[in-house]
Amino acid sequence: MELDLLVIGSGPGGQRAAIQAAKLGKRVAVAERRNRLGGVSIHTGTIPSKTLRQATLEQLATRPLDVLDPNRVEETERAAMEQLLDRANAVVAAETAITREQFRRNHVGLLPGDACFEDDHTVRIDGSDDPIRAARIVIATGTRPARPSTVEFDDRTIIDSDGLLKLESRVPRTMTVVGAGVIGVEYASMFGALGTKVTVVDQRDRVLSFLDTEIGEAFQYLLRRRNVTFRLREKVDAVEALKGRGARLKLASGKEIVSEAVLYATGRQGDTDKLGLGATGLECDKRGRIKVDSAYRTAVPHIFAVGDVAGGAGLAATAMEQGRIAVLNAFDQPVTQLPQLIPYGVYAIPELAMVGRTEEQLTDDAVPYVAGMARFSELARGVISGDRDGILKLLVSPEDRSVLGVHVLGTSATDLVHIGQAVMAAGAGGLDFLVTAVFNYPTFAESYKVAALDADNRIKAMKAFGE
Ligand SMILES: Cc1cc2nc3c(=O)[nH]c(=O)nc-3n(C[C@H](O)[C@H](O)[C@H](O)COP(=O)(O)OP(=O)(O)OC[C@H]3O[C@@H](n4cnc5c(N)ncnc54)[C@H](O)[C@@H]3O)c2cc1C
Ligand SMILES: NC(=O)c1ccc[n+]([C@@H]2O[C@H](COP(=O)([O-])OP(=O)(O)OC[C@H]3O[C@@H](n4cnc5c(N)ncnc54)[C@H](O)[C@@H]3O)[C@@H](O)[C@H]2O)c1
Repeated sequence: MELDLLVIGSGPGGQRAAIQAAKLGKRVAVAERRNRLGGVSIHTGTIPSKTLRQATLEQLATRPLDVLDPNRVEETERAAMEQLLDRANAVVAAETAITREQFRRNHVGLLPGDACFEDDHTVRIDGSDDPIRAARIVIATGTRPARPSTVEFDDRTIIDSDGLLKLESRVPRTMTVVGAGVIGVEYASMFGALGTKVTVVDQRDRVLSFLDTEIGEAFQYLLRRRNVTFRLREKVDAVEALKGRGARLKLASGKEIVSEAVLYATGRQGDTDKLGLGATGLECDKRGRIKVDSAYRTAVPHIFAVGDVAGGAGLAATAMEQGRIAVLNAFDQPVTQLPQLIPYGVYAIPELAMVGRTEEQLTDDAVPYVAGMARFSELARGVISGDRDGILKLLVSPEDRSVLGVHVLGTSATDLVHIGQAVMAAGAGGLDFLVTAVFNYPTFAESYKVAALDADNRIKAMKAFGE
């Protein structure tokens, strides 16, 4: 088979790459492992984890009172876990079907099976005798959980984020999460909310160190209130499954933690080891990542790499845009670069989101700023919805009144952040837009107006003081 473009991997990066090529009228196909159409994102990552979160929130809202009956706890917890996973499976199936249909109507061919390079233009698909020759190739093979060689994963007691989706037993009563990155924290907060006593272990001294410190501290406090304990600056020495149920974690500090389940979330490894990269002359680093330039071109000019396998933000949203940009570059089309302003969302309970710089980064960069705060406890929408813990913080330049950073903790944070992103993109005077705009009432979006007025008042007070 001869193609203009072969894409390897059908996650967000591969999907957008293939569809962009189809829109340019190119002959394009996507190679994907069997039963994995849609990638990590649909099968084990973004989509199932966000569905589990949504199902958890709904379970909490409707939890029957008999969960308090000690004789029925086990039964209720088993049913709860089943419901969570059933919901995730249903959404995974629906999203897979949507992806298949998008490929079909855009005439993107599907090549089921593992792809392996034979040379820099030829790829063999496992189970097929027909080698695929392509003028250009996009590698979008993503990542898999990094599994320390000393840990024996069993998909039952000692699991990673893939194994979590196969749990058949009930909601565990105790869980240790190793790794306080985004995956660890999202799942820790979810199980904590369900009533599991969760211990989070991380070698770093901060949880999600990219967060603004004030927001990060408020977040950690809220998690502690919901059954989560943090053991930071702690390294795991060993983990062993116990006879019967549970596992024991030994920390370098000498402490031991025993729990029913251990979730490892200590980062991810580029999925490149079986790709036969050697046949192309390309290499990957020790984390399996492929080096690319700003056009997502590898050292072999007609081979591109996008998404998690090319390193970078590790987000579905950036993978999609990289896929589109890479293909525009591959076919010499006009193209812009990935924007500087990327929003981050953490779908924990409670939700977190940010765009732009933190107070600490602005201080390090010697950029003067003023902070304006809105507390959801004083917003009508917060009181109506029962979210009195939420915060929206704006960091504003007192000089040109541009918004430099937006940090949100609480309901709808991952949606709300985009208002800030748009205002930041507008540049100087963004604060004035927020001060003078009229927002729907009652909404969480009104928090922008409240925080902007707060920042404006502080700037005025500062100036009045100096007069
Ligand atoms: C638990 C979890 C939660 C997440 N939550 C979020 C979130 O809320 N928001 C967000 O933006 N991001 C989230 N992410 C990250 C997001 O899923 C990834 O950034 C995104 O999936 C990367 O897309 P990708 O295109 O690089 O490829 P992937 O989605 O990783 O897919 C790559 C595909 O390539 C296939 N493949 C690999 N090798 C071969 C081969 N040799 N032949 C054929 N096919 C091959 C794989 O089977 C896989 O299907 C989460 C990740 C995890 C693990
Ligand atoms: N909402 C989202 O956008 C979202 C959600 C989930 C995942 N993701 C992406 O998925 C990727 C992987 O996430 P992750 O959380 O697995 O990785 P990560 O690299 O972000 O975090 C891993 C954490 O594990 C800790 N760690 C590593 N080894 C340890 C050890 N032996 N003992 C104790 N602590 C240890 C590290 O210090 C780090 O804090 C990231 O790129 C992330 O952006 C995004």
